[in-house]
Amino acid sequence: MAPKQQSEGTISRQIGRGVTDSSSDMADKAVQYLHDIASNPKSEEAFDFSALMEWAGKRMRDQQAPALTGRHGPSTASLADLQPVSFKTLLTDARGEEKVIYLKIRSVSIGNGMTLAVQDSEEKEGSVWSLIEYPLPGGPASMAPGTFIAVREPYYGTSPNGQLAICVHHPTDIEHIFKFDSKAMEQFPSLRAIEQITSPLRAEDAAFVSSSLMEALDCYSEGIAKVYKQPTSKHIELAGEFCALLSKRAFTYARTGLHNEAFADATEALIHEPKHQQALKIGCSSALEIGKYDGNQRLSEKVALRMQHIKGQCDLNTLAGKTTRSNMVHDVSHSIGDIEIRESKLGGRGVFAKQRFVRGQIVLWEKPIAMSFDEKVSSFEHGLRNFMGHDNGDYCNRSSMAFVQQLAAKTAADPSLAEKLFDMFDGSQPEPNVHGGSEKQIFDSYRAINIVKYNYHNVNWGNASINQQFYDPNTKFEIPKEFQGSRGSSLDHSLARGLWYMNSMLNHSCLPDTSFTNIGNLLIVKIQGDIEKDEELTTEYVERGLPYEERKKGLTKYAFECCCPLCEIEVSLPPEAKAKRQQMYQPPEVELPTAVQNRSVRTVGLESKIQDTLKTYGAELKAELPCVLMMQPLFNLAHTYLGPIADWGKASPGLRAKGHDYFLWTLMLGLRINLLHAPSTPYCKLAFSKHSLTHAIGVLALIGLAGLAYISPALLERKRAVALLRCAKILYKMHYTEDATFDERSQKYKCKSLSAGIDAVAPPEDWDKVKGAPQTKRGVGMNACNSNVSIHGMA
Ligand SMILES: C[S@@+](CC[C@H](N)C(=O)[O-])C[C@H]1O[C@@H](n2cnc3c(N)ncnc32)[C@H](O)[C@@H]1O
Repeated sequence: MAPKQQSEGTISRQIGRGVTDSSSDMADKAVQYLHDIASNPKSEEAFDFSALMEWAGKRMRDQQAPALTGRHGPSTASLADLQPVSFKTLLTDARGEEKVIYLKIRSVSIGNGMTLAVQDSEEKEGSVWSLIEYPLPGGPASMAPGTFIAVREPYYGTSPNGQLAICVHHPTDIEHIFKFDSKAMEQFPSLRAIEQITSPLRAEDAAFVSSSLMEALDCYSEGIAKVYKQPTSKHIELAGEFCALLSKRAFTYARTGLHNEAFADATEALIHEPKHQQALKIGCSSALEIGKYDGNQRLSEKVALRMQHIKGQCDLNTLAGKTTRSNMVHDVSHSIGDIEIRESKLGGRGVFAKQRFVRGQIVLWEKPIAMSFDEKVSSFEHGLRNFMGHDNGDYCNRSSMAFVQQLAAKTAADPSLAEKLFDMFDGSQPEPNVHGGSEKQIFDSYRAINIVKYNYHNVNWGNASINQQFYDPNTKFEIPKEFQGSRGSSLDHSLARGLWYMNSMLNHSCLPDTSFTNIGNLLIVKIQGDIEKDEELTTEYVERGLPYEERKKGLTKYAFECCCPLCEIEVSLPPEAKAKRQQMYQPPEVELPTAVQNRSVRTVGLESKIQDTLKTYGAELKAELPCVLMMQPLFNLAHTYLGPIADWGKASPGLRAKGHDYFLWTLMLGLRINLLHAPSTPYCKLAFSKHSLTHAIGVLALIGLAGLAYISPALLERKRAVALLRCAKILYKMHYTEDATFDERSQKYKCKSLSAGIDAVAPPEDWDKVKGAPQTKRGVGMNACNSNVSIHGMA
């Protein structure tokens, strides 16, 4: 059995024993009252209920409430180890440690969590409030009237509406009771009766599983007939069982292609239990099959309502109309590169490279554990605030609650997700996985809230619009329509967030060596600077490019102080260097240094063109170091004009002029950056450090110059191309400490092949040959420009 989790905070447990304020008459009266109503419901009339509530409210405010006021962990005990209690006993022992209460559900209401009207084994009425709407797989439908549940180690306290109820904070504290639970049968003899009626049904489930569909149909029909034969007084008790049988038979019919029969069974089940999820699903699918969907208004409305409840607004008719085989989505599986989780010097665990990686390589391609979009879906804010004891941090808001709600539902359905979820950092580092190795995965809502706080990742919609082909069919509804293809959408993207397991292991650095993007619900992590084997991969928890103070502020919620090289240098910078750094953080409103401008032949309109380029490449560029990233868009623009031309020498003057412009701008930006980072400042050293982009610029600039020279009609200029390329190589070697040819390197890095690129085209002897011969057959063309992309992986 898993180690029992320690309860946090003060737990003043008992309504009876816990009343420490003996001077309070009301407390004694209240205890008496609670005992009285437990044994005699009529005594309610004789009691001043409002005075009790007032007293209870005051006690709660004074933090001395007789109910639980602190946090408590989820129960880790198995049902077999717990002692059954009734409401009556529970009233004198509010926590019910090592106890279990067996209950029968009378009705369910959703909103502000889920409230169940219940009856205990002594037929005493009471209620259960659950923070999470979906404590059991199958959602509220699995909580249908007539269902038996057990609440492990129940905590009897004040629910958010102020009433006394069993408060279930952790969804795994509620358990479904099946008819073969002997202890439950002792509590509820009627369970034994159900067991007797439905005993042959286990055979039919086995038959269904083994695909003996006809046999399964017979068994289900036999069970249904038995229920019909029961006296009406038993019907409520059997309702849950009956609906299950009907929907199982409906499913079996659907599997055998008998959609009319499936539809009839599903509809009957829905009459008894309008929210029965399985019946809704089968009813809807069989209705679609037999073309009854539009005709059956009632069913379609129900399905639409249910879908809305689960997923938010959606138009089923349109959806159904649009569905064809050709637009079915394809599943995309995870892909995790050669990386591993290990202890990190930065803090706790981190992700490490098991091999050498280079810029641009994708190391992680991961599906989320859950995503959350909508601020409005949850009516749980109140419940959460109550749950958190009004101590709501910035993460205690509607979307966090919706997130936790989702996590509870998803992990209930898939225990392997629960394992991953609770392996994530929950703020109590270096605490190991508390529930690791437990037979049953426990859902600790308090931990889940913290896990969301420390690990959620905003979705970066900017880079990739959602392509229907790419997202996971199991989670496709997680992406609402508004977010699909959302570039330029007016919606607040920060509402979209997700939890990705492997990604959550990445520690922060202000000089991160990875970057991320999203395609659909996939999170894609790319290498941003060359990484050696055993080096740690880092990401940014706060927007990069922010000044030191702002980064520091942003990191406070993660409860650590960053000591990355950038932070270390920045705290000790002299004022002039700080000013320069400040200048770097400015958005790139291009104001070229005069020296550069004077040398420029064509600077007219440069600013506006660069601004246009910025717009084209999105706001994300602005968050980067200014200008550095402008290199790539400009090179891309140059490619647009020059790329398709096999032989630059033959290019039209107009095209050459365009290419010329873009190369020139690229060079000027490179120069501007060099001017900006005067080599004497410590920051400059940093900028030229391994993970900086700046060092690439020199190489790019030289290649650009070579390209310019090569397309020049002047022979003298063309001759310079070889020398410039050699310089580019030398610079390249200096920065990458490698002597590989561009071609080898590009192949090693799995970049675009450069076989027709620089080395192939421009070994010195070849260049000698082309001297004075602009119409060479082996045009450098696009490859020469493109090489800058491949060589440095600046994808
Ligand atoms: C998303 S988790 C990262 C994985 C975590 N290290 C683990 O063991 O699960 C975030 C937490 O890791 C720690 N952390 C991340 N980056 C750090 C850094 N640069 N320095 C110190 N601690 C860091 C902080 O405790 C932070 O709240």
